[in-house]
Amino acid sequence: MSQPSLHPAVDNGIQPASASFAGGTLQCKCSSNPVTVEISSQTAHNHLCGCSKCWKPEGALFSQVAVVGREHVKVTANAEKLAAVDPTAVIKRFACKDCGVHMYGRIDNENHPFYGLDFVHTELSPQTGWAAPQFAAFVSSIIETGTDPASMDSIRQALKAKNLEPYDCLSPALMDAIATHVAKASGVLH
Ligand SMILES: N[C@@H](CCC(=O)N[C@@H](CSCO)C(=O)NCC(=O)O)C(=O)O
Ligand SMILES: [Zn+2]
Ligand SMILES: [Zn+2]
Repeated sequence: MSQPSLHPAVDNGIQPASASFAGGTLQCKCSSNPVTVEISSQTAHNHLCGCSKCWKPEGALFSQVAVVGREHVKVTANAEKLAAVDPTAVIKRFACKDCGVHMYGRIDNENHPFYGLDFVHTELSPQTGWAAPQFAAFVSSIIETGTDPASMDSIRQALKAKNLEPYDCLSPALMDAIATHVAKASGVLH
């Protein structure tokens, strides 16, 4: 049996970032009146995510999601088609009501370690040069949406073969950043 799609942006080779790249336009999948979102910066921490909340293209096991400063995210067309998927989620994901694509995710809690960063799926942009995915997060979570646990070894192998280290939460660098934020907030660390 052929290997299932990890994500279209990695299945046939990962495209490297362009050094001078400074953003582009995300577009939902509606053939008429698409929602567009302008991103006026390169993104950071691009990764595959296996969690059940991030938007995944049809047939893909993982989402591809990156962060960018919220000041660099602007809805430029058909904003009225956007609605929060789950208004109570930590990352409030705004999706097109017609095609279901998530256009950006935003954190309202000012005390959250990632406050100020929006979550975006750069494969929704026709431009090339975006930051490449660097690792795979929440890999075990794909079981929650129906992946056979017996497939996990081969899926982790496939990720490693793409140089995408699999983690079952975020990468060590991001987990350290979260813990540092928590320690500073509680006064344990200065
Ligand atoms: N097993 C759960 C995990 C969901 C989860 O915690 N997702 C992370 C990562 S999303 C981008 O990397 C998260 O931060 N979620 C906060 C939120 O979604 O609001 C599952 O699969 O659902
Ligand atoms: Zn749409
Ligand atoms: Zn996720």
